[in-house]
Amino acid sequence: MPMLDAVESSTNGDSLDGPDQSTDSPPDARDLPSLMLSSCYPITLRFFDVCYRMKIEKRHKGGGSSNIRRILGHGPTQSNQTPTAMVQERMILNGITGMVSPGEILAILGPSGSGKSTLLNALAGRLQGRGFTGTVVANNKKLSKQTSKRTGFVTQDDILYPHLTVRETLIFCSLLRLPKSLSKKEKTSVVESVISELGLKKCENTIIGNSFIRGVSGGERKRVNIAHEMLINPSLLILDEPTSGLDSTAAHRLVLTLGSLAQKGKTIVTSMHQPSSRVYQMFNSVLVLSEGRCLYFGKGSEAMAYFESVGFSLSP
Ligand SMILES: Nc1ncnc2c1ncn2[C@@H]1O[C@H](COP(=O)(O)OP(=O)(O)OP(=O)(O)O)[C@@H](O)[C@H]1O
Repeated sequence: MPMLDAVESSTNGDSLDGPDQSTDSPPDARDLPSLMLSSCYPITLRFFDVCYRMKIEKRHKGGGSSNIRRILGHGPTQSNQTPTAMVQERMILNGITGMVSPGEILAILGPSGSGKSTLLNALAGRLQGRGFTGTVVANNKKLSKQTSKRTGFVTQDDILYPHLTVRETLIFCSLLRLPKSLSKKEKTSVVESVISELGLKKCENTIIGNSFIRGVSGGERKRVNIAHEMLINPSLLILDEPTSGLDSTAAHRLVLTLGSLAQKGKTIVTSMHQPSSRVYQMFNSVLVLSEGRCLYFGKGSEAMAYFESVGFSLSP
């Protein structure tokens, strides 16, 4: 289990794939949850020439409408229909290279459909199959089970139970995800720490809700999603559009929270659609994608100068 692994590595000094974070004395059991949340195993993520090709079915003109006719029962059946689709290969990611270190936030920027989510999946080791090529390494070693146990992935679409409160949601999750070796009291204590870390104290007893039942706000909902992943005390936190649907103040607050997580030694990679300038300033590095290609990778503060140097001056 990730948290125990982190603690184990800090007690016996056995480094699996990163620098030794050992302490001389074993942790006091009473402090275990807070220790788990404060200490984390540093991960430096590097990726080289990441490519992803996908076979996509292209329909001929009229293919779509014949499908609709078939669904409605007015068209040819599977057995007597003429083929209306051909398979084409599409390059979703094309030679993406970059890195992010502990304590840093790397932002993946780009328009819709540019490949941000696909790249995040590749970095989390979730892209498998023949279409994927390139190298992704954590602390100079190939992604392993240990690394994925230390990786938290916050997806764009959350799946939360609308009738549970924030607290119940996290307790339920902690009972399922935390190691059996922790007592229920310790798991609850981890939840307490995560609730305060993510600023969820004032809404801890509010239900999550959905489009039919009023519950927490959009920003709080995003925080619950992050809290969900924070329970396992990840070293690498990957977030897909965590600020989508938030106003600029809520987005800024959320990125401030990500900044404070980074300061505790976590490695953070997040995709973002249209960051405001004050949010942008908080990124240590940015990777700008367009149609699966990298337009820029480097310090956020140097991106403007770079684009100007290649003839694309940006308006304020
Ligand atoms: N399973 C799939 N089948 C077909 N096309 C796909 C699939 N997955 C991704 N794509 C295509 O790959 C491209 C990149 O998708 P991706 O979701 O990575 O983009 P994105 O930058 O995250 O977009 P958004 O900001 O809208 O979430 C898109 O054009 C998308 O249509």
